[in-house]
Amino acid sequence: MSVHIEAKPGDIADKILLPGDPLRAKYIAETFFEDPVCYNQVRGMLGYTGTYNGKRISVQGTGMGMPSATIYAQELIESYGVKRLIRVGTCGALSKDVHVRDLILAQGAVTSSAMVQKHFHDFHFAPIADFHLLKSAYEIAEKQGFTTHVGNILSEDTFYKDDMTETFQLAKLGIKGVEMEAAALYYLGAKFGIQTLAICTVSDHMITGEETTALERQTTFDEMIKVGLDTALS
Ligand SMILES: O=P(O)(O)O[C@H]1O[C@H](CO)[C@@H](O)[C@H]1O
Ligand SMILES: O=c1cc[nH]c(=O)[nH]1
Repeated sequence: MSVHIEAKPGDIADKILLPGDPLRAKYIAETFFEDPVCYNQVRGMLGYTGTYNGKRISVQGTGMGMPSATIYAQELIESYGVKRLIRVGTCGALSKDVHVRDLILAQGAVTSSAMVQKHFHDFHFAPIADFHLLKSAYEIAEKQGFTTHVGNILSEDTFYKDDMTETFQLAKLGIKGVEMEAAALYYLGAKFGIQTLAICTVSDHMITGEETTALERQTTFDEMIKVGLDTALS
């Protein structure tokens, strides 16, 4: 038992998927796992363990934003020995080449967040994905024929921004999408020497205004989930 997770030692697999939305965690467990068991209901942040293709795996909701996500990720690593954490999230597209429902594998995550930058006076840490997970995810997605982009994303602390000028400046540097957790997850990966990757489905488009509904974000992003599960167990 940790501060925010009521599971007993051994209840959580060493490979885990991390959606922000706890109801996406429930959907993943109930749709894809054999024999799912719910190990966490504290704060409604649902977590489940089951098997997928005969192998043990867990899924844990993390909430929105880096402060919430890192609480769950750090407790999973330190209290439950999780070694491989794969975010399965949503993001807004920042490029015309990226479309709603495409997948983005976040090779790196730019951020101005204090969750990463507060640790340094003189440096700007570059949060990056685990190369082996990134390579596996790309190969799995390509084999399935899923439309997949690989590159930098932006991890923001603010969902509703007053001024998008700098966000679109970053888009000109090839940033493909914006979300709110990957950079801090990658920082924890580096800090604890464990494997982290963020896979995002584009849920809305910041240039065209196209968007998906909350129910679609909760229950229909199966391509990302399949890539996440196969990568976790690769
Ligand atoms: O759909 P999830 O995984 O929550 O991810 C994205 O959606 C939330 C904002 O709506 C933020 O958490 C952002 O990163
Ligand atoms: O953080 C996020 C997630 C999805 N879409 C956005 O525009 N921002």
